[in-house]
Amino acid sequence: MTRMLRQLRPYYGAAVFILLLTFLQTMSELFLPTLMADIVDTGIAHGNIPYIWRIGSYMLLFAALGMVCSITASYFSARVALGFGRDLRSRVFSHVEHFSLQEFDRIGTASLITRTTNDITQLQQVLTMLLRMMLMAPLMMLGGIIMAVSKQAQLSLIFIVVIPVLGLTIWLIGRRGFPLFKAQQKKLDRLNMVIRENLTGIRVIRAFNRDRYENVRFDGASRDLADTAIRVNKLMALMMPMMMLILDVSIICIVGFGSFQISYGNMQVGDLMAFVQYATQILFSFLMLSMIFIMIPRASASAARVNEVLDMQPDIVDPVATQAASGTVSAVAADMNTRAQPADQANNHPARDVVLEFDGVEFFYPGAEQPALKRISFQARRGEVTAIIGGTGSGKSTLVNLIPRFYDVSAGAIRLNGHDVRELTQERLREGVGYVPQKALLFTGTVADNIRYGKPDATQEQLVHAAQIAQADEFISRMPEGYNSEITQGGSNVSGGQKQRLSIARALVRQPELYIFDDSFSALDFKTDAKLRAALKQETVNATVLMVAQRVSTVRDADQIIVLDEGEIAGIGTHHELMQHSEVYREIVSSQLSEEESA
Ligand SMILES: Nc1ncnc2c1ncn2[C@@H]1O[C@H](COP(=O)(O)OP(=O)(O)OP(=O)(O)O)[C@@H](O)[C@H]1O
Repeated sequence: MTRMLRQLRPYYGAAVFILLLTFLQTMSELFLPTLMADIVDTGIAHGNIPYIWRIGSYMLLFAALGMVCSITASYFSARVALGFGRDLRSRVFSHVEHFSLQEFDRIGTASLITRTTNDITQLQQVLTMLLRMMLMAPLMMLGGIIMAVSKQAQLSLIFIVVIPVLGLTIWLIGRRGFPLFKAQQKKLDRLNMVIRENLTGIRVIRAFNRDRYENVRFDGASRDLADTAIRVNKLMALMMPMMMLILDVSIICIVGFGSFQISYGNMQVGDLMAFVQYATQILFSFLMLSMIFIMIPRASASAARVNEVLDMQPDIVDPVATQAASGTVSAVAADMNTRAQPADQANNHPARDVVLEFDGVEFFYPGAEQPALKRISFQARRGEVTAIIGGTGSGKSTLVNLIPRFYDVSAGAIRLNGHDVRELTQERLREGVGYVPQKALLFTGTVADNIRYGKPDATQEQLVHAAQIAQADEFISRMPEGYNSEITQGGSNVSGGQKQRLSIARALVRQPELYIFDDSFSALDFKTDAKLRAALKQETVNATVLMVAQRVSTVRDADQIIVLDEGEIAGIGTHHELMQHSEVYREIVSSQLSEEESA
């Protein structure tokens, strides 16, 4: 919580101003009962009408001052709290943007959303309260006690009994409430997760007739949250009547003992009235203080959740020193040439640039006992297509995800133009890569916006060119507004194959030097797949292409094919080489092609 308050630095000036206004408001409120006592004891008791008018107008003046201060302070505290919330939210968001996929796996997307929205809103609300009450409560309490003692010291002894009773009640309520606040936030996380899964998986839910099951699941999560929230609110609702009861009993005692004091001539009626008001102010300020002590643990629970996100250091970071290879794929290409020569010769390949090199790569997912990849070594050259084929779960996507550093290797190294990818800054590394994910993902916006995502300054010609190669231009032109047609959330108004082609166009428009297609042709029919690969060949003569595929027809023309089996390379070579030497490849081929085709 203290760390959170440090975020308030830009608002220190406004906070001091709020505290000043609160001070003035408190002072004017503390002064009012004394003025009222004067009116009663001096003005009314002696029938001094001008005195009543004079003191009455002072009262009006102080009341007006208090009100203006209160309104202004509320306005500024709302501004400060909202500004604080906005700053914190953008800090969390930009921090999360640097997370690698491992951190997302660890916290979970639903929880990240609750922490960025609801938890920060909680902190915002508490801050508004704190700014208003932090000074007012102790000041009002102290001032109220001083004024009450000055009116009648003996009668003030009543507070020695009342305040501990009040304190104990609030402590008991707070002690029960705190674990509930924490649980409430967790249950909100869960509800968010269920909603997310339901909304994104609506088609599967419908297809499998699981609506009722999902309704029950949602209802369970919602009820669970509601039950906890009701328990929290019941506790909080108990607080007010308890406070009022204690306050009323105290007033009865004050009036009772006070009337004795009046009858003995130790006190005047006006003073007793003022005393009652001071007692109310003292007890209410105590209530305010206790609210602060209850709200702070609640906010602390939220602050801890937000801090957990902010403290989480991404596993994948940029190199610290400027030793970081400064170039993109192309900029470091010259350097690579000399390094690559021996390897080229060793492999008897024509001396083409080795752009990408896997060198004894091993990779474990966090917490996994078995490596998802082991002993992976190969080279991919400029102007060549390297295809990766293998059964499901053989590690194809894992392999390509290591190149843009979505995850870092556990052992070995991946080199891009001779530089270990961990030596490049992530931005530079990814600048030179055109990545097409396995699951095509589009954003809300127009078709053009989506393609331009790959290169924000792309011209219309470049967009159309990319779309033509991706075999997307034809269907885009048939859309009512062509390139300006809107794509709905998640790309639900285009087909799976169209989505894939648009995400291919998005990668093509960047004209990167290394293309990664992660099973990106799977939703295309054979004809479109073939047309796309033919067009791609022309486009990528100077680029390096890494293509994950399930279909042999997609990979058979590749310059080299890597066969993956249970995370290991089971064969590497051209289609013909593999047909002769790789049993695993032959099995894949025979399961897909007729003998004639496979020859
Ligand atoms: N985020 C993850 N956390 C833990 N294990 C994972 C994760 N992603 C994949 N795996 C595991 O790693 C192995 C390789 O998965 P990967 O997705 O790379 O396979 P693939 O060859 O691309 O499969 P497919 O063709 O079905 O897409 C699998 O056993 C999978 O269970």
